[in-house]
Amino acid sequence: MNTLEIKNLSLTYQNNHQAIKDISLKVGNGMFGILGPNGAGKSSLMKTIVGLQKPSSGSILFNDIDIINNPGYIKKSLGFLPQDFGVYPKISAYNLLNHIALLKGVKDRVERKSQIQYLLNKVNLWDFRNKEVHTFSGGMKQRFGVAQALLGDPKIIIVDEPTAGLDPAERNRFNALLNDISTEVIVILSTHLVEDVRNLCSEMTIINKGEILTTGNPKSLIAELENRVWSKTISADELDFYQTNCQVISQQLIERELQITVFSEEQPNDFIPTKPLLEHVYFYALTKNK
Ligand SMILES: Nc1ncnc2c1ncn2[C@@H]1O[C@H](COP(=O)(O)OP(=O)(O)OP(=O)(O)O)[C@@H](O)[C@H]1O
Repeated sequence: MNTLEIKNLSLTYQNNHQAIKDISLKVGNGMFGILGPNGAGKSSLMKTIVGLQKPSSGSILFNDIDIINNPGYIKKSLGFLPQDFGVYPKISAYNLLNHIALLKGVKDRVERKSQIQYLLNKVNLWDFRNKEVHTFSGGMKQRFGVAQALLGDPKIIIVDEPTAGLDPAERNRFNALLNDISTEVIVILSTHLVEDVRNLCSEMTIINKGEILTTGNPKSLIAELENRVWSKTISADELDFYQTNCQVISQQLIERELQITVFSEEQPNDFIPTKPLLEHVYFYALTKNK
């Protein structure tokens, strides 16, 4: 079992913006979701874990080793799938993986060849091994990203907004692949897509403005809202009234009608009980933190 323990982590950028505020988390093998809106501090947290930037205070232990003072320790065990790779060099997928494997310290030629072959098959890109990555579709590029992240047999894999820009079929395939690899390693998934966390993660945290709002197992977090969310179809001009007088946690157009969902300990007049969803947990946490 691998463990990642983040203790009282804070990060203030040079312009005095505090992007991470006293975050503490304990993560084991499996898929851990970090959910938060744009600007919440997810990328700042990821970059600090992978050692691209140093925190202002706090500690991070990976398998009980302090990785802020020993960044080399996690780098050897790390696979990182960033939001965007930028520009790909004009070489084939196979040769690019070979190059990355060398950078990751897979020195033995036979070992490198066998890992690349295995991973290209695993991500369904073996038939495209001689094509240049910049010619790939969005989904193929993401799967290539997974293959490069898995080179060198990492114990912790960090993926930042991995399904952005994928069509639904590609997103499903990609999620199935993440699920498949997460049994024996830590996978940290940063996203603003509630559905991906619901479908994939056994543990999760919600962050906003650099702070943790809530942490737990998605099912238990949903269960905490049982009998506390209610919904009603309203007209658009009633929205202000409800926003002033109720704790509105979501509003949605359903078949062109506006439906609001509110949080309340008691059933409000004319509202119907609603089965809580992770989306409600997310928006409820965010409204409490406004
Ligand atoms: N290098 C930096 N210097 C100053 N401020 C920064 C820097 N990087 C990020 N920030 C600020 O820190 C806050 C958190 O940004 P971060 O990129 O970590 O959020 P995020 O949750 O990953 O958002 P997104 O989903 O949009 O990438 C934002 O207000 C951002 O403007």
